[in-house]
Amino acid sequence: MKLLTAAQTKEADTFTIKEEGITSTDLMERAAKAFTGWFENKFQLSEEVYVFCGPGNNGGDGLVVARLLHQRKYSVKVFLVGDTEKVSPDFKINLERWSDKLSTKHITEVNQIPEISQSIKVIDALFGTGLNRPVTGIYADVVEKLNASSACITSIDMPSGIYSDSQTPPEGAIIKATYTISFQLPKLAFLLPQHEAYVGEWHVVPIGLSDKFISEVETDLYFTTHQDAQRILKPRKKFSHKGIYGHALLLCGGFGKMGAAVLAARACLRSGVGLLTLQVPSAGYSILQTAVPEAMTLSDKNRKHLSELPQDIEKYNVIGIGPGLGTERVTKTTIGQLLSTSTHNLVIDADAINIIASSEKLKASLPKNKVIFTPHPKELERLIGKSNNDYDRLRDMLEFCHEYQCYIVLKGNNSAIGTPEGNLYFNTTGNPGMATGGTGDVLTGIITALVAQNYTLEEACILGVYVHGLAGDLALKSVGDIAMIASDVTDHLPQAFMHLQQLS
Ligand SMILES: NC(=O)C1=CN([C@@H]2O[C@H](COP(=O)(O)OP(=O)(O)OC[C@H]3O[C@@H](n4cnc5c(N)ncnc54)[C@H](O)[C@@H]3O)[C@@H](O)[C@H]2O)[C@@H](O)CC1
Ligand SMILES: Nc1ncnc2c1ncn2[C@@H]1O[C@H](COP(=O)(O)OP(=O)(O)O)[C@@H](O)[C@H]1O
Ligand SMILES: [K+]
Repeated sequence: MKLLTAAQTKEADTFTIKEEGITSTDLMERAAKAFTGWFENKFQLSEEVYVFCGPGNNGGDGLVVARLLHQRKYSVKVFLVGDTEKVSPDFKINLERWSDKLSTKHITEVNQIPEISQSIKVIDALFGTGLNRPVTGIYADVVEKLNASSACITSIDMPSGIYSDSQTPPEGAIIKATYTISFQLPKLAFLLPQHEAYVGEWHVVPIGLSDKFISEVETDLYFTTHQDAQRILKPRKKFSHKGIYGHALLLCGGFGKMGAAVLAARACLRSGVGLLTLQVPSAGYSILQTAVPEAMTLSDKNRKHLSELPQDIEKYNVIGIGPGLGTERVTKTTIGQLLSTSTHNLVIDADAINIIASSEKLKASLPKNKVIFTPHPKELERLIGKSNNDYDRLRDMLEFCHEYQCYIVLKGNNSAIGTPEGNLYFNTTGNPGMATGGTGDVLTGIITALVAQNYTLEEACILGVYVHGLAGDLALKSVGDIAMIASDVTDHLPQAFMHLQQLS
């Protein structure tokens, strides 16, 4: 599914209005109804509601929401913040519709800001996607007072003060919302770790923006829905055999870290690979043979570290490399050999990323359109350097993808996938229970298995990250977030794939 910028959202509004022959106030009414539907489900009629409105259409939404909640018998107070002479036309219309119902209070000075007790349910309708400069002055005073209260704040469309698709300047005040209810589609800003404290728990409510516009508009930003993942997943053929589903090679594990190889191998097998071979340092040979009987195991001549490539390497159709490897010189040399000689698709994780990051020569020998990197933020920083903020980091990541014609899966909540063409796909599954050692190794195994099965590198990243998070979400239901370990994620892969196949 596409993510739209603020400008595209505006175009979508205009297109929808024209296509349906409605007015912009009709669309505002629809948006406010969608918000109110969510609000009514969440908060009881007995709640006291304060709505803070800014001068634009976000404030207009706030006025309509106030009217609808008042009609439903909530106790509602409306506060108009700032200069109400310069308001948007739809705001004006709705102010007239509201004013005969109940009086509104104006806030132009700090002493007019009301006391906000903990029990008040605040609706933040100060600014939405039209914010074009940092929030200062009386608006900032209101934002600060709301943030300092312990009231529950629900933001309409956006937490006021945050830019929807670029870095907010540091001098601007930003609402710290408990909930953010966005219209039609999530905003890029919601998916970035730096905004967690502002966006809170976000939900999207449909407002019937034109499907035609959304399907035709050009974008390089996407988020993965369940249907997107289902569309990618391929059925297994009746007369198929293991040779059809690929032969993967995993180069993982080191002395004291053979578990990483076990985790990657088990996840790879649980993700549909036809055949799996691992090569591990000789100290790990019997561990792998015992822990993962379904996989074939080769023993490296070195007892502790990866030091050589398998002799008949051509027979594999993908190589997953990195988890548990360590960064010994001998391993670095072996990775150098792999990069300069291999014609394989490569899934590169963990220490293999760290090794490549440390050498411009290795970076220069990366084969084009063959590599998926799966770094966590620290590994990404080693690979591409430090970035000032989440927006710059995504830009820098895409520049790297373009320069080296590779894919990068930046792991975290809403893992972000960058492609050589400059597209970004955000994941929508996963939970903080997965913030535990070894879950990344599981992801390496999954993506390696998908590449083995002839999914394109882009498909393998999108589906792999989605199903990994989905397995984590299913694990959450049985073990919770505190006790979750990486094996729980693998143990729920069967259910996750079946869920995508609509078999469970
Ligand atoms: N028909 C439509 O266009 C629809 C718009 N919708 C709502 O409209 C919002 C966007 O509305 P607008 O484009 O009017 O924008 P906003 O309501 O976000 O704010 C823009 C207004 O605030 C002023 N402004 C911007 N930054 C400021 C700052 N830092 N300090 C003081 N004033 C500032 C601008 O000059 C402008 O008057 C969406 O977020 C959504 O809530 C929804 O009603 C759906 C339909
Ligand atoms: N808070 C979170 N929400 C969702 N997913 C998470 C969260 N924390 C971690 N994960 C997922 O767990 C995995 C952790 O990978 P990584 O940091 O490489 O761990 P390790 O190296 O220990 O295996 C990633 O796929 C990441 O997306
Ligand atoms: K808002």
